Amino acid sequence: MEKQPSVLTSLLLVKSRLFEVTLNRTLLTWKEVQLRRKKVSGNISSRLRFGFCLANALHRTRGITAGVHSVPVSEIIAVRETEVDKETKDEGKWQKMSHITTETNLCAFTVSYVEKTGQHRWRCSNMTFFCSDETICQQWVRKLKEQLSLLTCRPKHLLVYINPYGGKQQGKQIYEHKVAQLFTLASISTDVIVTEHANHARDHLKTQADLRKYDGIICVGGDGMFSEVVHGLIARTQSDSGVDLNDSQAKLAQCNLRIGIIPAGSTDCICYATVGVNDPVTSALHIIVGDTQPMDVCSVHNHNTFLKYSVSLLGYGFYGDVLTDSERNRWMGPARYDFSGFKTFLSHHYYEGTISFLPATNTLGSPRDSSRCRSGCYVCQHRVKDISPIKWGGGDVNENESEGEWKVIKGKFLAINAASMSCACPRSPKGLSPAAHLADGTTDIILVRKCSRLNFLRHLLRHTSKDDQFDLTFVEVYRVKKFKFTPNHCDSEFSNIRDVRENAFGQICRDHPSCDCTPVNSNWNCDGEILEHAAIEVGVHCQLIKLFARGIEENPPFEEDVSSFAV
Ligand SMILES: CCCCCCCCCCCCC/C=C/[C@@H](O)[C@H](COP(=O)(O)O)NC(=O)CCCCC
Ligand SMILES: Nc1ncnc2c1ncn2[C@@H]1O[C@H](COP(=O)(O)OP(=O)(O)O)[C@@H](O)[C@H]1O
Ligand SMILES: [Ca+2]
Repeated sequence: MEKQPSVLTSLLLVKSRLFEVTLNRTLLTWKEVQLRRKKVSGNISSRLRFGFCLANALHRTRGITAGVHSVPVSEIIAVRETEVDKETKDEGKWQKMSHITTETNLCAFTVSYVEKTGQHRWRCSNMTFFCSDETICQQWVRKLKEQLSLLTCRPKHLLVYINPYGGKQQGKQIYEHKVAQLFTLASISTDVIVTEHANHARDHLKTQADLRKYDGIICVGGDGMFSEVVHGLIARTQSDSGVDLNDSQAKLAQCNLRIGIIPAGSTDCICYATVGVNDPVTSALHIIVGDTQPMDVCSVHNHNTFLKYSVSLLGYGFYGDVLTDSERNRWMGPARYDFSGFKTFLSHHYYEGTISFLPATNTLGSPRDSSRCRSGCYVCQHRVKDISPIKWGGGDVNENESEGEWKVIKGKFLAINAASMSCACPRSPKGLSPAAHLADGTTDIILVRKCSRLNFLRHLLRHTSKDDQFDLTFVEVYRVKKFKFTPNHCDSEFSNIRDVRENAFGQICRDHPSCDCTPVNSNWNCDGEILEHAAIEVGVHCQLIKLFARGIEENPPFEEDVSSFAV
């Protein structure tokens, strides 16, 4: 077989202009060639002939180059030969092309590639290159396809779960109209399951799906749908590795299949915090190019019973109450959170309990850093290599040689939040803990102690501005590896919430069913799911799962002045 050169260069036409097009191992570049000699006019045929006659002369710099475009090979989606007739019919100015084509054997190929349109949004663009003859055209298509086939990180076969009821109930339409054709263009085959009930995706993954067939799992929906897929995949991986989920000290086996999120939910915080935007086309393109972003997962146990995993927010008090209330108003769609957020703010409930935690000592970052977790994050790459088996402190300060010292805080709290990532979302573009990291093996505990409504409002409002939400006397933040929460009133006293009534704000009053007084315990909001216990033990499992994402690139639009740890 004829050996192809490692760098391919040709003079090709794009629209009616002449370009020097080069493909090396990493880049496809096209530079417009502006000839100093007389203006090249006439129809396309004569321009091309003229261009090719000048090919040698160009190498002797008789031409100058302007308008350089380049695309990394890793961001090329597809390449295909293009029918010149069809292409040119679309271009009004080249109406007579079919005649010329027969004369000159003009043919063309089209490259589809990622175009970054700002604010982290990606689009699929097409560029058609016209060649003077078929051999050159075929050589280009062959070479480009060969380069793409070397990109082994790209998925070829995907399992897709669509939640038709997430967010504004547009999951199916979003997938069919915005994503499916991109997967087809990139030669990705799919098995699509539209879920029929809650936990359909989780249970299918856990027990039925033949995971050997797939290079990744895609969920179309919100954070709750992502959580289902995470639970299914982790459970399956642990059962394949013989790990007991109820053992809170067990080291979990890493999940190798990547998960992609096509955002179609209400908060879309995981997509937003890993890609920088909740846009279905952008996410589809990250999946196609085969990006990888590792992510921490918190395991949540009640004594030695497994409850849930969390990748974004574990929130007790304010965020727990918002979620509990919002579940009754699902019909409102994403607006339910604004409505319940307002009600919960007015109710101003505080909760008593004890939080014990193991501070993260061996990590490079801190929750008060001005730097952010970005693509290629230095902190995540230099994480503590391995999480030691989880050993729970006995309640009071527990000294453990290998782990360090547990810290214990008892008090009255409006909110106790554990953010394993920034939790940036459209409601709060910097998130609950702006300096949290996606894959550093830690979670940030944010304690908001009992304070006035006005002060709490100041704290909440700072999530939407550049002001520091932690710089308030009643707010504390700690970066931890493990934590444990014990409410002042034990769970079992209040475990059957069906026995209780609601007050005027729809809040559950558990100890005095007919009054408006403060409920003694809140619920944990675990990535949008309500936990059935208030007493929990949490451990962070560093980089347990992987996403089709690359972290947020460059400075985000809301914090242009912030320096980054990215290298
Ligand atoms: C007065 C202005 C107040 C602004 C405060 C804004 C702070 C918002 C931070 C939101 C963090 C969200 C973390 C993610 C939580 C999701 O897992 C969860 C479920 O999402 P989904 O499956 O898409 O429904 N979403 C929530 O719990 C919503 C919290 C909204 C609180 C207002
Ligand atoms: N077919 C279905 N019918 C009802 N609920 C479903 C279905 N598929 C998934 N779910 C559940 O819907 C919940 C919310 O889904 P999600 O996609 O996160 O939307 P949202 O962001 O609006 O909450 C998830 O907890 C998931 O378990
Ligand atoms: Ca983390």
